[in-house]
Amino acid sequence: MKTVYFTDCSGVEQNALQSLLAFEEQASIGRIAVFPDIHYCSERSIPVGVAFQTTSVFYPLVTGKDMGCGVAYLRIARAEVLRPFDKARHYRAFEREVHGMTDEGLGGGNHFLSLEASDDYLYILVHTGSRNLGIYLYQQNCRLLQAHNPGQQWLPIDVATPDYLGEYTRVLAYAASRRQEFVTKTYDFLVRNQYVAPGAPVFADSCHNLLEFTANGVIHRKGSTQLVADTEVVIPLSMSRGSLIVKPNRWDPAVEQALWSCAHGAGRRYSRTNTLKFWHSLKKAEKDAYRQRFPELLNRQGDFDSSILQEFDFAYKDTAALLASQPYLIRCDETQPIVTVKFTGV
Ligand SMILES: Nc1nc2c(ncn2[C@@H]2O[C@H](COP(=O)(O)O)[C@@H](O)[C@H]2O)c(=O)[nH]1
Ligand SMILES: [Mn+2]
Repeated sequence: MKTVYFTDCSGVEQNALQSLLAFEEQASIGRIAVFPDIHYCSERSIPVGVAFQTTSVFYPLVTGKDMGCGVAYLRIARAEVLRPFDKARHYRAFEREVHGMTDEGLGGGNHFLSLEASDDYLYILVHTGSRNLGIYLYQQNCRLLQAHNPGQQWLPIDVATPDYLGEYTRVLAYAASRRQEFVTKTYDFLVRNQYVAPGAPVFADSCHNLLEFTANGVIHRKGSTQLVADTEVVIPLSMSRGSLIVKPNRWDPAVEQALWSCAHGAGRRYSRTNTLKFWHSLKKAEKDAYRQRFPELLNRQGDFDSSILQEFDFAYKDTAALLASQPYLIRCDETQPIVTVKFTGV
């Protein structure tokens, strides 16, 4: 069986299955792994929430422009936390600080930086990618396709020369270094404002948009998180639901079938437009519950901007089955959101 589903196949949208089918028919594509956050992307492109393997060719454009996108955490022991984050007093200063932390910002859409907490830890989480460097490499890839295989989406593997692989690695490293910069500067903010005592926080990073060039071929991950033995990764769920922290069970044979990958999030349930329609269909009391929970995100009119509405939990799929459908994952921790910064879209 070429495609392995780590999700209930009957729940996958028809248009996502349709685009998947077109890729399944390509002889150059080997194993395909489908994760619970699978959702339609565009007609000519493989859905988000998928990993696949090739040997003699590679698909340089499948991950879109944000190659290297991923999620990092900085984990702080509860004992080092001095007091709860004071949203009423510090949200604006925190938001301003996050916006100025790096040259290129978090990026739009559902990129975010958040403080989230579990029973034992406070986490600084960041979801961001390679920004302009990713766009530059995407354009280079378009030129390579034009030169070597016009009208097609794949390139022969020998186009991935050492120079090409060097450039690719540079883009991934840039995205990872940006995540590290965000969490380190956020930690400095928390120490400076006496939220946490200086200590020894633990850093972990993961990537969910990348081509991994290996001796046995290329693993393409489009919105599916790369797993590394004994290393924790974040599966962010939503701004109102928090995140799961998991790691692979390296002894479970399913981890190979999953191409050492897993879901990179809950996955969108509604398009951005349909999310707004859903919001407008809610009762006043239901809307007020969100207003009370996220007062810092209200605009001057006392409402949420549409970009914020598109990020509430109803926009995303249910996550109850996430671990059951990916049994090779070990649940390490689960967090609740404290505060989230989004939309720096520089
Ligand atoms: N903890 C949070 N999780 C979030 C937030 N916004 C989105 N999400 C989840 O992240 C994935 C990432 O998706 P990508 O396709 O843009 O890479 C998404 O599926 C959601 O489940 C948030 O603010 N906090
Ligand atoms: Mn991403």
